[in-house]
Amino acid sequence: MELHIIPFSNFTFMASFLFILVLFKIVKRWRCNNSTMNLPPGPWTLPLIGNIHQIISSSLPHHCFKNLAEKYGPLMHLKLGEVSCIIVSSPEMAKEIMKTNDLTFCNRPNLFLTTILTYNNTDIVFSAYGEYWRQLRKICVIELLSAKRVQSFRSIREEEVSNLVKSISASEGSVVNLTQKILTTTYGISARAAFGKRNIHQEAFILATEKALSLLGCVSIVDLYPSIKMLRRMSRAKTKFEKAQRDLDIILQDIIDDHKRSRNEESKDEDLVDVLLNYQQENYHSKSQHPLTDDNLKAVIQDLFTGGGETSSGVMLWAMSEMVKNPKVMKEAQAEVRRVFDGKGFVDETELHQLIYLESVIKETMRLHPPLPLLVPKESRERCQINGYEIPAKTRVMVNVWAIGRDPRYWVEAESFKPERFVNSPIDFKGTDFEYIPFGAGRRMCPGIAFAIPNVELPLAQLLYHFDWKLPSGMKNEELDMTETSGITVGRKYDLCLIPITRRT
Ligand code: HEM
Repeated sequence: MELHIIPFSNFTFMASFLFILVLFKIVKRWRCNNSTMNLPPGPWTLPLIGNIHQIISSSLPHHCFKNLAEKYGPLMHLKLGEVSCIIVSSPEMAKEIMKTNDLTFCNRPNLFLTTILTYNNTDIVFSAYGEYWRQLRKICVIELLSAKRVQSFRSIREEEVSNLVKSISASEGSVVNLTQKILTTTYGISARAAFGKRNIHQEAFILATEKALSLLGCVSIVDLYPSIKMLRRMSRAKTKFEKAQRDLDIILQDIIDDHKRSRNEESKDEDLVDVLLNYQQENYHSKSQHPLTDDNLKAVIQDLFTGGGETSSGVMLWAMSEMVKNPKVMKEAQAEVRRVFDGKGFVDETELHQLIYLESVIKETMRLHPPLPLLVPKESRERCQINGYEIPAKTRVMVNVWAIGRDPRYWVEAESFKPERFVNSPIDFKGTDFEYIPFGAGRRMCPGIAFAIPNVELPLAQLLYHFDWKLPSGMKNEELDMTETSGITVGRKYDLCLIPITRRT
């Protein structure tokens, strides 16, 4: 085959021409978007890049947004490339967005890299607001994550957590990597609830998911200049994402095919894939407007799996870290768990509701370390006014729940870990107290709370009941590193390694 090489002078001419064309397009669009609107206040912008330079130099977006909001206010406008963004940093403004104007802000932006990972945004988290999303959300709330369904997974949780305790006991007195152990447990629970019995896919799927999630931390330049379609073709991240997606897809299709083959086996317990397949069939026979394809099911399974694993393990690890740093809290939580379960001699789910102090430890952990510090980005569906300012259609909205949770105007000793503040307090994470919204609020609020809480509570209760905990090699409690990772979910940067001492009664 003959290879055509463009002569250098022609190539330079074409490249320069393209560059000028792109520049012209960006300037035109940028000028249009910044015309005479009364936008919320924000830092000064540079031509073409807007505020990108101000956030690129800072380590973590939620930290940077908090610092900027202290200067520009709780409803702040940023221009990131071509895209208008609003950063919300107070309970009052969060309520405006997620309650008063919820219908305007309940869309998700169409992001380049998530589109690849979520079968063209046909999952629940990233699908556009509309009939298709409503259908998925209904299945989720009524079928997949209902209190009854969550209760049906009780034996899975108890078995997986008991395996965690056994494996920690086996390393008694030596350093244990709690991060690895807790991740295995929470992903184990999610995988068994989603796919049924432990199977050959589980380990491979966990690895492929972790790889895909770590990639999701990147912001693609393509999403900052959506009008320049050429950037999509040139993206290097695209190749990595497509590879990660292909690996996940092979496993997910295998799981679905396995389930289709064994559907008529009588002894089989129903898992979440079975529920989805039943729905797919009923939906097909009723000639629904939105029949669910296998790809749609795979997108939903991915949501349930990642929703259940990464967030819950993050909360558990931050809770253990905070308790190690605050030994008085650890002592009080241990005393409560031991008082409630000593009569029985083991921890199970029946008495978890009596652990009032532990519940407050979990709430306090999510105040200081919400697993999604900026929630999931939203997008306005039409032009609207908030607090006297104009918000253009298709503005990206990020709610800085991390900053709201640490704001001394709403929390006494805001930076200290004090679970007592939640004991006997009416403040809850159900989406009505806007100073505390780790699960979001409004139409797009997390539907997985009932699934998440026992996933966190049971393992923590067991870790506190069976073990005392020490830091390795004479480290002092206050020296424990609390640095965060960057990404859509924010966990501990360094693995939590502790020494367990088995409690002997
Ligand atoms: C501690 C654990 C969890 C936390 C902190 C958490 C937090 C969140 C947050 C902040 C959102 C976005 C809300 C918004 O945009 O306003 C969300 C959405 C979502 N979560 Fe969770 N989540 C957790 C566990 C789970 C679990 C266990 C599942 C399912 C098994 C789940 C499934 C979902 C789904 C499907 C959505 C998308 C909802 C939509 O866009 O309509 N989450 N979650």
